Amino acid sequence: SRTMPAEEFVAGWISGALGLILGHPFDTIKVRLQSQSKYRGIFDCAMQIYQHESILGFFKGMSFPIASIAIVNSVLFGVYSNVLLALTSTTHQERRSQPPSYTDIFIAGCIGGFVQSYCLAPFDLVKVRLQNQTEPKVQLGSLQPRYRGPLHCVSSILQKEGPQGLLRGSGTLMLRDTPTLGIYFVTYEWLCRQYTPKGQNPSSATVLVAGGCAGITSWVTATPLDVIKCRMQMDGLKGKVYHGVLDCMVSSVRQEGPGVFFRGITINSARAFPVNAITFLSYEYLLR
Ligand SMILES: C[N+](C)(C)CCCC[C@H](N)C(=O)O
Repeated sequence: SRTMPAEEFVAGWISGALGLILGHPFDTIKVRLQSQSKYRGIFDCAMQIYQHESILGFFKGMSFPIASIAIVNSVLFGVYSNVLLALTSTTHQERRSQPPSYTDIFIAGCIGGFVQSYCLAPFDLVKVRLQNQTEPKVQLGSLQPRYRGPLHCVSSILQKEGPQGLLRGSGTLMLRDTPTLGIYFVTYEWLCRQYTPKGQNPSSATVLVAGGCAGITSWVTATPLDVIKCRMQMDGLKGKVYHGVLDCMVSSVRQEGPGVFFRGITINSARAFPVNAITFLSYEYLLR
C-alpha cells in the first residue's frame, strides 16, 4: 500500500512500548548522570535511586513516553518510508529487489528525524523533568516533588512558561535527531545487506543485530547533543539560564571539561541495542 496502514501504527506502538519498558531504567540513570553531578557513576546512581526511591524510582517519567512512542515511532517510520517512496518510487516490498541508494536512505532518515523530533519534544521535556526529581515518590511532608505527575508537569510548565515552554529544548532535540536518524537507517540497511543475499528478506537474527547496532551507532553520535538537550530542558528550574545551545555547550565544557559530552554514552548504548532490535524486528515482521 502507498501509505501507512493502521497495523503499522499499532506495530510502532507495541514495539516501541516493549522496548521502552525494557530500556526506561537505563534511560532514567542516563538522565540523572547527564544533568546532576552528585552521582559517581552508573552503579552509584542505580544504588542511590534504589535506596532513596525504591524500584519505582527507575520508572519515573515513563507514562508519557509510553503514550508518545506510538506517535513518535510511526511518524519516524512513516515519514522515512514515504520520503523513500518519493525519492525512489519503490514501496517497502519493492526495495528488496530495487535497493535504494544510501544517500536516499540518509536523506529519508534525516527528514523522518526532523519531523519526529518536534512530535517528541514536549513528551521528552516532561520525561526529563520527572526523571530528574530525586525526592522519593511516597515522601510525605516537606520534601514534596515539584511535579506530582506528567499532567501536573504539563500544566505547571504552561502556567510558568506558556505554550512555548513545552518546546523547551526542541531545537537541540532536532539538531540531535536529524543527522543521527539518517545514520540510524543507513546503518540498519547497510548491515542488513551485508548478511542477506541480494533480493531476499533479511532473517530475524540479521534484523535484530542490524537494528541493535543501528541503535548504538545513532545513540553514540547523538550523545553530545543529548547531554546539551537535557540541560536545556532542565534550564530555568535551578536559576541557571543558558543563552542558547552554544552557551550551554561552552559553559558545560568550562565547568566540567570535554568529558561532559560523553555522559551516559555507555548506558545509552546498553539500552539502545535491545530497544532498537525489538523496534526493527516488529517493524519488519508487520510489513511482511
Ligand atoms: C536519534 N536517537 C539516536 C536519539 C534515537 C534513535 C533511536 C530511537 C529509539 N526510539 C530509541 O529509543 O532508542
